[in-house]
Amino acid sequence: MKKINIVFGSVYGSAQYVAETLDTALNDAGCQVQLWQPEHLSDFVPPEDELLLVVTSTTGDGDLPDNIAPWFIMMKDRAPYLPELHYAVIGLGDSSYDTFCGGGKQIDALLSELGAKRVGERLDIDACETMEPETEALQWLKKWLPLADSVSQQIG
Ligand SMILES: Cc1cc2nc3c(=O)[nH]c(=O)nc-3n(C[C@H](O)[C@H](O)[C@H](O)COP(=O)(O)O)c2cc1C
Repeated sequence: MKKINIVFGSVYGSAQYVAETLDTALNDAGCQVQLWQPEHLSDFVPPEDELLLVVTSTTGDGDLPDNIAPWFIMMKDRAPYLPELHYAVIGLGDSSYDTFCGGGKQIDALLSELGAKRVGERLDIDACETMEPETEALQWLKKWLPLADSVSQQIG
């Protein structure tokens, strides 16, 4: 399995907790994982021979949290085309907003514009439906890991 870089954006800590929970679960599964703190992301262009997992909540009106927004802008302005990059996105939001999980959707759209390939479906976690987003994320991870494993073998 290729190394997995986890990037998160969070206002109140839920998305951060989901990212930390996935980091632990992936480590326990024997994967090589790096959980990036938002303050270390300024020059981070995800390597194409590694996997990228982004976990982000949504704030304002469909906006990205302040701690991940600079990375999004850097990627939009400066990242090269990344056709070999494989990624996944978990969005946290609240379906009472019209802009449900807008932050995760923005990341997904940007990575797709950069030519990167999503592995599996995006997970949109609704705070109206669950108080334990990490439980949904762990269920999603069970389905995602075999997909990520098979992609890892293809990217050599
Ligand atoms: C001020 C504010 C604005 C929000 N705006 C949105 C939004 O536009 N779309 C959405 O899906 N959720 C929105 N949410 C819900 C949060 O994304 C959700 O509660 C999430 O679980 C928070 O995760 P965090 O603790 O990692 O920030 C908003 C929450 C707050 C407090």
